[in-house]
Amino acid sequence: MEKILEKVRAKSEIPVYDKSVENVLSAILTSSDFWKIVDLSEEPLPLVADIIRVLEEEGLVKIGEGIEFTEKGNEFIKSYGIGKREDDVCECCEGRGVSLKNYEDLLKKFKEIVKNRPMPKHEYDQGFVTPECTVSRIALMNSRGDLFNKDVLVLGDDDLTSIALMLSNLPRKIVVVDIDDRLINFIKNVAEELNYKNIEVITLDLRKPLPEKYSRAFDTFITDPPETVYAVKTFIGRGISALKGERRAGYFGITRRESSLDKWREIQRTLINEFNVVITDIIRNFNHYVNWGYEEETRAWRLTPVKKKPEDIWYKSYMFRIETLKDSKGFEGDVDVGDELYNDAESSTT
Ligand SMILES: NCCCCN(CCCN)CCCN
Repeated sequence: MEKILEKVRAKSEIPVYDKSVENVLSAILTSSDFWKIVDLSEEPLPLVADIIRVLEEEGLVKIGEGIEFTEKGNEFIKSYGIGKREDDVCECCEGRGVSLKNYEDLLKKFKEIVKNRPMPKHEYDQGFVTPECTVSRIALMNSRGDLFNKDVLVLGDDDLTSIALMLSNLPRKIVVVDIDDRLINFIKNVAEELNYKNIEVITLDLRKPLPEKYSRAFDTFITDPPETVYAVKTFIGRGISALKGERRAGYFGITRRESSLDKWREIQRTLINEFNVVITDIIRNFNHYVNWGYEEETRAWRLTPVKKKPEDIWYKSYMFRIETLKDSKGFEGDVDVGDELYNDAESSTT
């Protein structure tokens, strides 16, 4: 194992541990599909690709239609006592822990309205979640008392969460900001069709501070940012600076696909030490992303050992919920970065 770790460290700047290799080996025992292996391993995609390359160099796996163990590989697995990865997720709630029983009608309407939604744009790292997931977000936020008669801010909305919020009729007011005019226009049109009045939809680049009128103006925000340190500041920091005061809530997705646990620790340090908030929930694989179509243009495509597009949903993120307390504060500065907002050593789908 030590030799494998050394060879991986020579290739990758992402921290690699025994457990990283063990996660990948267990995933290969379960599936030969690269995307599924990334999903099950819960290691950053670029690291999984590097580990598989080293396993191939060591003669432990062969790469053809898929990724399979060689005889030598099977011996290695047995000698290290590695078991297959079994991920038994609840069929009813897909692991989210919320029931959609009282949201069936909302879900049906949502699916109908978003039929001709704008398709994901590579330029903005877009990739939307399934309708079941978007509506589950409403059920989750409502269960915490964060929606009824509340002022809700949606920071970036390719998931069209704002449309599900309108259909729920729960918020007092909704403000949606996005950089992509296609989404802004789509959401505006739906608000007109629904004759929904209490919504403001504006085009904004979150690298700039929010307009003054949105400072300390909301009870709840939701966002699903890229996962560079800059993006955490601009999306989540801005969201927190927009909250009215103490005991307000924020929701956002953080992946294992593009963030190592070392980066998770950095993100959590920023939340606790810099923003001074408390993390109340982290729900594993709450967000499931529909394959976004521009795979071949991404670093992930260059890295995958098997040039085959993903069939099933493999990209998921954990849902974080935070609350503000005394002395919580957000981020209101300028972020003058270019594509570092979207790209770092661990990102691969931007
Ligand atoms: N590049 C394709 C996947 C993007 C996912 N990211 C944006 C999702 C917007 N709905 C970030 C996902 C988790 N933060």
